Amino acid sequence: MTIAPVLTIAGSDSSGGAGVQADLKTMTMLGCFGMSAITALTAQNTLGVQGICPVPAEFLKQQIAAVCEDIPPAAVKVGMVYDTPQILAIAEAVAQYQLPHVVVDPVMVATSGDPLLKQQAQQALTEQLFPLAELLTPNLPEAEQLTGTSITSPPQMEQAARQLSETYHTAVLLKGGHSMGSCNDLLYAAGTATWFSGQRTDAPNTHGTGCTLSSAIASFLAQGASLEESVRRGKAYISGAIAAGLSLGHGHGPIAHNYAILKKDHIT
Ligand SMILES: Nc1ncnc2c1ncn2[C@@H]1O[C@H](COP(=O)(O)OP(=O)(O)OP(=O)(O)O)[C@@H](O)[C@H]1O
Ligand SMILES: Cc1ncc(CO)c(N)n1
Repeated sequence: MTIAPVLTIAGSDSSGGAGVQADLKTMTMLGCFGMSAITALTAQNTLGVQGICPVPAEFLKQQIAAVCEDIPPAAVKVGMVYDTPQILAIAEAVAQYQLPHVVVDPVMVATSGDPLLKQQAQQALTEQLFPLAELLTPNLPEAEQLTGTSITSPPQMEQAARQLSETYHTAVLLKGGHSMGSCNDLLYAAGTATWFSGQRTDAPNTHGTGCTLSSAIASFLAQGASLEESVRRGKAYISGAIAAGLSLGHGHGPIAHNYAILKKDHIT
């Protein structure tokens, strides 16, 4: 039997809802074989980030090499990266191993508002990593920071996604989770804008939604789906996982990655 292997390069979330833990759960649920290269340990829960212990860039590179020299991934998701040396190490590895289907989630702050990327590293992220991506998945605050514009309407979302796509020569999925109304996401790829509509679930439990969506898209790309199809199916998965209504912790709780099997008595 074969299962598409997918690599996540991201930070660990001790509370299990975001980061590498969310990525591996998502890849498993969507029929892929998840592998990881960890950029940082975070002491984190649904209330916030209490500590960050970054991995030295050399050791990050060693993890990526160990994976790629043995089980070449069919797609890669990049999430939290901490500093410039890490970003350079990832960019080098993407080139050296010719990694396919690279989805970059430009994680800058956690749902709780805590910063996850060193401020001085933003330039390296945009200059070194963005151009290597097949898809970038910023949320609204990240897109505002990256474009230096305010984004409060669908036409402004289209304008910002186009600007990012043209600047970095990559497709962009601008996520609408931080908007006030519906959770509509915009894909701008090869000069074409496509909307993916989503009903807002009225609950604070959205910890790790961005990590989950980017991993879901990478998983479908690894299985051979087109970019548009991968985004459509990724959006369906994230919407279901949020709507399932898991309630854990005292802050922004996690989502139910395994919602599709929760009601089934499939192992007896
Ligand atoms: N309350 C909600 N109800 C339904 N869908 C949502 C909700 N919040 C976010 N989404 C969807 O979840 C996906 C992730 O978007 P979001 O804007 O939350 O990413 P993010 O801010 O990067 O996530 P993270 O919490 O991991 O930082 C998008 O498809 C978005 O539309
Ligand atoms: C480790 C990690 N990566 C990403 C996010 C963004 O949700 C988070 N909260 N923690």
